[in-house]
Amino acid sequence: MDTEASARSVSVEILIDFDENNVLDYSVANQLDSRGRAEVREYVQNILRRRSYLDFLIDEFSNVKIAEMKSSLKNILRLGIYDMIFMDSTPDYAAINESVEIAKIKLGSRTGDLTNAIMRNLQRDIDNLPKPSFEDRTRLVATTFSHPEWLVKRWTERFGEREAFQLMQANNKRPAYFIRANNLRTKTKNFKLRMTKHDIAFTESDWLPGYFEVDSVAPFITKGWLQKGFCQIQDIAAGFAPFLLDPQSGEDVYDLCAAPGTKSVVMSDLMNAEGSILAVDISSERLDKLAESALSYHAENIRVRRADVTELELDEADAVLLDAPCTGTGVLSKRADLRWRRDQEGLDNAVEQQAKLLDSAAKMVKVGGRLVYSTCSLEEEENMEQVMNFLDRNENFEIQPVEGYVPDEVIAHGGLAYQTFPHKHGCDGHFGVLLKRVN
Ligand SMILES: C[S@@+](CC[C@H](N)C(=O)[O-])C[C@H]1O[C@@H](n2cnc3c(N)ncnc32)[C@H](O)[C@@H]1O
Repeated sequence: MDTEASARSVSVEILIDFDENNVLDYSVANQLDSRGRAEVREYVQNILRRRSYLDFLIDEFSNVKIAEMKSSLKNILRLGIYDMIFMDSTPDYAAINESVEIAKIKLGSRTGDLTNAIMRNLQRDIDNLPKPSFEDRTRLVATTFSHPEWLVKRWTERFGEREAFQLMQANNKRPAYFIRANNLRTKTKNFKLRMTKHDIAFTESDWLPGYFEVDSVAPFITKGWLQKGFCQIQDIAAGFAPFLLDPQSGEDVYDLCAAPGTKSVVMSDLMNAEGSILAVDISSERLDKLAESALSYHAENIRVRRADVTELELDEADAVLLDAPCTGTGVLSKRADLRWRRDQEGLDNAVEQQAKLLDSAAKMVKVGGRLVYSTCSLEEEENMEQVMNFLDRNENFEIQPVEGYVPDEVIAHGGLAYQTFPHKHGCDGHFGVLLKRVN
């Protein structure tokens, strides 16, 4: 098999592992070169973004129902059909031959023949593919837009069908990518010159200083600019939380739930690496990444500590960021796997955990100090409702206006929060508020 074919078979491995063990582990792709690894990520995310629709097509063109198929065959077919329908650069015969070959190697010649039959059936109707037509409206929408039914129900009730469709369509598109210049290692104006010299197209954002929308992050990786600390990959909406906390040089800052540290690095830059940032996380593996980043970004004022924030006792700090673990429903385009991992119970658990984390974080803020609470969720229970409940329990905190810290376009809840939506703002969905300890 050529590199492309290997990328396909590695993608199938990853998708099978995801189905069977609910983990998305790209490490098997390390055997490929950087182009192959990038292809694997594109394949896996694109297939997860279209999974229900691909399954519907498999059911339409196969005598064996998808529910009865082994996960290996399902994923070989998902990838082959995705290639035929969505990848203009792959001729149908190549998609079929390579899927059949993977099926033969993994599952034997009879399954190879079955794969061939299903894909050829579909090929015959490729210009007139059937559309889902279930009577159950939720199932119909969930299949068409490849989102789980519980989210379809929530979002259509909350936004109405038209807007929910726009949101799901945005989640199914390739997301926008942003790069942030790290002023601890370069200057934004020099970084712009560097990109221009290397023929990298970019659009400078007028929402936050130092952020650039780019077509692809690949050149920044291959040129080694991330390792050298010149820049980081960070969605612009993820930048709002550190800018809202507005840490000053010389302050004591805690970054709770900090790993892998994308926001710690921004805060260090905003502080000119003067003062201190204690970055706390429960995961030592993710903290190792944070420590590595701090080194390469010259973020010399960051210290790390492994701890459960709900059990942590620290002196009171000037400013605390709590970037809480959440359902991630704002980042379903970049993390298509999350839509298949979350459910109502997961949402309820996240809300409970966030409340505990918020109460603990509040104890680490000095009188007059600031606390920013942020998530990458769109769900009100995790966002403003969570904050309102916190304020009921913690009368020594007041919520502050966000105007002046974040662009006007993203201000929500009467000026008391920011909230971005992928279909409205062209970036990930993030939420944040600024809380002040008043006594
Ligand atoms: C949204 S991610 C943080 C992303 C990070 N702030 C950044 O910008 O790179 C949430 C983090 O919370 C951590 N976490 C979850 N429960 C925790 C707890 N009880 N105490 C400390 N960290 C926790 C997870 O390990 C995860 O790294």
